[in-house]
Amino acid sequence: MYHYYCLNQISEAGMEGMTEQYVPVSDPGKADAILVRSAAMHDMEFSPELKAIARAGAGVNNIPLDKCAERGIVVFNTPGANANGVKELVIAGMLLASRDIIGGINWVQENEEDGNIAKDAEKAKKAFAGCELEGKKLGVIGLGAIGVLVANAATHLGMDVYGFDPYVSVDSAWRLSRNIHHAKTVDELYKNCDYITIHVPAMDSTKGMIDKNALGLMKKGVIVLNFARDVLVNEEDMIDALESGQVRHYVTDFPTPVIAGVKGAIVIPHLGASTEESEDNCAKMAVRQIMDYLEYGNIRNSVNYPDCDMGMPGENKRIVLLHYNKPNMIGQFTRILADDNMNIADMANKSKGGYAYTMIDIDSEIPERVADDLRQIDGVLRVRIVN
Ligand SMILES: NC(=O)C1=CN([C@@H]2O[C@H](COP(=O)(O)OP(=O)(O)OC[C@H]3O[C@@H](n4cnc5c(N)ncnc54)[C@H](O)[C@@H]3O)[C@@H](O)[C@H]2O)C=CC1
Ligand SMILES: O=C(O)C(=O)COP(=O)(O)O
Repeated sequence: MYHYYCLNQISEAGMEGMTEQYVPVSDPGKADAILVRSAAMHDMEFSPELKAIARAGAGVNNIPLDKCAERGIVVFNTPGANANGVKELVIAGMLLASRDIIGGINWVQENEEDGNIAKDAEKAKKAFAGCELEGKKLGVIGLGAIGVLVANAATHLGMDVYGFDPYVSVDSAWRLSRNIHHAKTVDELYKNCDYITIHVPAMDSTKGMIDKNALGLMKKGVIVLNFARDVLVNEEDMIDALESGQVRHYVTDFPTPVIAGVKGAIVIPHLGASTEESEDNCAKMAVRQIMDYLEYGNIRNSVNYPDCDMGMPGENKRIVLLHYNKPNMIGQFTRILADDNMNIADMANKSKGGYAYTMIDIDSEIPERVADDLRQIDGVLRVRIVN
């Protein structure tokens, strides 16, 4: 029996994938796994029961990844599962910033009682005229799951697209249309583009990257879109740039008390991933990953531990160890198993930064006392016999 707790509402389509072995609990302190979307977890206490957290979504800046790793809690996310939802809203954001659709719709609402509205609209509409996307230059910062989709879609709208991502993955590079220009520096992108959209994670290295200096390099009247995280943009600098006309519109998916209501800012209440399809995709992936980890110890799409997958253990018994990535760990594990005359049928060891994960299949029962001996090893953070 496994206990889980949902910190945010998670799509039913995902939860349906859980077998009867999974039971919801009302106290997160009793959960083996927590499912979450954007709820902030930094101040949460984690009980020793907690083995995994699944973020049904991409951004994990709401989760204390190192604190979790230290406690042997594996954190998962669902890469790409909501990317199409975000891509479509980014395209909508570019259109909303290019033509005064919002102003026009508001005008119609304000004049709904006007019996002459059809004729008056023809006079009023010049106030809401705009420009087209075709032929304009779009800069995409961050060519991951979302950035690639945005860049490719924009080429189909006739935009001239520049991409910047110094750490682009091989997978993303394969998916990227060959029509996208490779910006070698972010400054090159800032200087050339009419629209700039950011799709990077919120990290120390990216926080505040769109600041006074970056904005100063951009073309006058640029449109900036932020569907990634509020902290990537220095909002005070953005307000100055909107006031001076340096930025024509700032489209953001992240309302804050500072930016909400600012003239020129088009603020959306974090709707990027709020589509039926994205919510279902994320939930299904999160649930699958949690179940595979709890039941078989397999790790796929973790953000604080390495991915490591040995499939099903079959007739064997499996023990998994979360530990520091340092010398002589495997030697110590195998020595303890050998002392107990245990035969290793299969084994995998992977590391990610300072942490590592070892899966060992044994062709006999694994006594709890062996797990206890392994727990005593300096640098071991958690040991689980998974079947
Ligand atoms: N508005 C919404 O509802 C949503 C927002 N997001 C946000 O969007 C972000 C990106 O999502 P995905 O594309 O799915 O993530 P991803 O991990 O697939 O892509 C991120 C890309 O950013 C690149 N990158 C990192 N630092 C960079 C830098 N300094 N300059 C240029 N590129 C850099 C990485 O190499 C990677 O290719 C998430 O971290 C999350 O914060 C994600 C999903 C929904
Ligand atoms: O996946 C992400 O990073 C998102 O920002 C989506 O957040 P949400 O699941 O809609 O709370």
